[in-house]
Amino acid sequence: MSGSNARIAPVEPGAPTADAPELASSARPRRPLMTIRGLRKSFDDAVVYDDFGVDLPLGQFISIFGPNGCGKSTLINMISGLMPMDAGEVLYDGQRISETRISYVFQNYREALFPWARAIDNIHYPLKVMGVRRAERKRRIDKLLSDFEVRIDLNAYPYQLSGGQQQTVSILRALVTEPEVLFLDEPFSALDYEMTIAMRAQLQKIFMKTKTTMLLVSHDLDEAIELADKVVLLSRRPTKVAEIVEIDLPWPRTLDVTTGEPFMALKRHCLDRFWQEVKK
Ligand SMILES: Nc1ncnc2c1ncn2[C@@H]1O[C@H](COP(=O)(O)OP(=O)(O)OP(=O)(O)O)[C@@H](O)[C@H]1O
Repeated sequence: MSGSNARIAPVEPGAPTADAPELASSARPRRPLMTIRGLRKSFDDAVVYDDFGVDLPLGQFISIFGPNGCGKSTLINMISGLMPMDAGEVLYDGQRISETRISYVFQNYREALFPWARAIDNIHYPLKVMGVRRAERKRRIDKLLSDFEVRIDLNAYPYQLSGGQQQTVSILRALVTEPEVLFLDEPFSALDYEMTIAMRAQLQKIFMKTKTTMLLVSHDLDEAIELADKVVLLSRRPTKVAEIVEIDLPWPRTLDVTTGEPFMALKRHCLDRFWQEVKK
């Protein structure tokens, strides 16, 4: 690997990542981890995961990238609790998913938003379900909107907004509960290029401000690298972690960063590894 900014940590299934060995011996504060152990999942005869395991640090932006159909969406659906696993355990800093505040942003924002509710009411919805009073809801939402300088007519209905605006509303709705972990399954893949670039910048801003743990599934390697502290490269099925690639690039990921030599070296490395997996 030629990129000076890349630290590559191969990971055996179930083994600790590069972050974990430091924990036992180091005097530095313990870094909380998301721990996945013994995960199994099959659909009919197709074994997608068989004793899959990995530790990932919380508070980081993690991208998941791998061959088509290797189980990227299945993975985040299982670890977010949307889909049952056949076996295995997922802990967030020792807590089960039911004890962890999570949110999910879906690829298909058109189906994710309530079409009969104005954008602002879509954002209020999760807080309403949580029983938060109106004044407190308004306070939290006003803060969210000012933090992220949202310039959308929130009195509009979803169909009156552009795709990017609708996905922004979905992300705001996901953030309003102040999740500890935010799952994003190809959130920008239905948007045009210009909107995608703008939304990546917005998501970066949100991450830098909140440091919410983000787990992003992306088909776009540039996007996976641009947004991440770590890219988890998955193998073909039965799926294992092929490698965890440290994206040790400065934030924010400006045009200079995303067109610079260290970025290109990381991309070359990830692509090499990806093709090795695809050809297996
Ligand atoms: N509900 C389901 N029922 C049956 N098979 C499923 C189901 N969900 C996923 N699969 C299968 O499991 C495998 C992994 O699917 P998944 O969508 O997680 O992969 P992916 O890596 O996200 O795919 P892609 O790269 O195409 O987005 C695929 O072969 C898929 O057909």
